[in-house]
Amino acid sequence: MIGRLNHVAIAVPDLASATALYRDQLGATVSEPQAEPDHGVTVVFVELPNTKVELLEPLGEGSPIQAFLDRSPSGGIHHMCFEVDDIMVARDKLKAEGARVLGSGDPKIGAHGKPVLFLHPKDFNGTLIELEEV
Ligand SMILES: CC[C@@H](C(=O)O)C(=O)SCCNC(=O)CCNC(=O)[C@H](O)C(C)(C)COP(=O)(O)OP(=O)(O)OC[C@H]1O[C@@H](n2cnc3c(N)ncnc32)[C@H](O)[C@@H]1OP(=O)(O)O
Ligand SMILES: [Co+2]
Repeated sequence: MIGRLNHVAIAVPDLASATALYRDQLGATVSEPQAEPDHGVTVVFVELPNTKVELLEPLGEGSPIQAFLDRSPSGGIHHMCFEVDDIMVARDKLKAEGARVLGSGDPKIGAHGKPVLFLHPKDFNGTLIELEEV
């Protein structure tokens, strides 16, 4: 069911300095910051030949990444995003098998303008999983 690794996300306390690390020290191509108020984050994408790294900074009150950063103030790997062909088919299969789909259970539009949803980390070996329809 899952296809390509779309991105690995890293929660960071300071998006500007994290972006500078990837751009200036690691020599990567980075995007401009993109505010995603519906998701409570601002994102920068680091473009790699085979996938992307998504740098995440909290945006607004009640950001879903705030508790994670409170536990790990210097940041850390937050989620992996896998591509799927049909997110509703994927969601319904996972729910039928007992996986917890986070939020309302309905996909939201993600940073690439495509539907995304999240699966509880406790159901996937302690790893938060994002699915993105491509
Ligand atoms: C920009 C849009 C989009 C894209 O297009 O790419 C994005 O990527 S948006 C990214 C941000 N959005 C989300 O993460 C949405 C889904 N996440 C959530 O709903 C919450 O973050 C969460 C997964 C429910 C956790 O919320 P939190 O407030 O941290 O809950 P708890 O404190 O109760 O934690 C419960 C339990 O789970 C462990 N945990 C929490 N986050 C993670 C994580 N990222 N990876 C692994 N484990 C995680 C946490 O440690 C707790 O464990 P215990 O202490 O053992 O109970
Ligand atoms: Co993501």
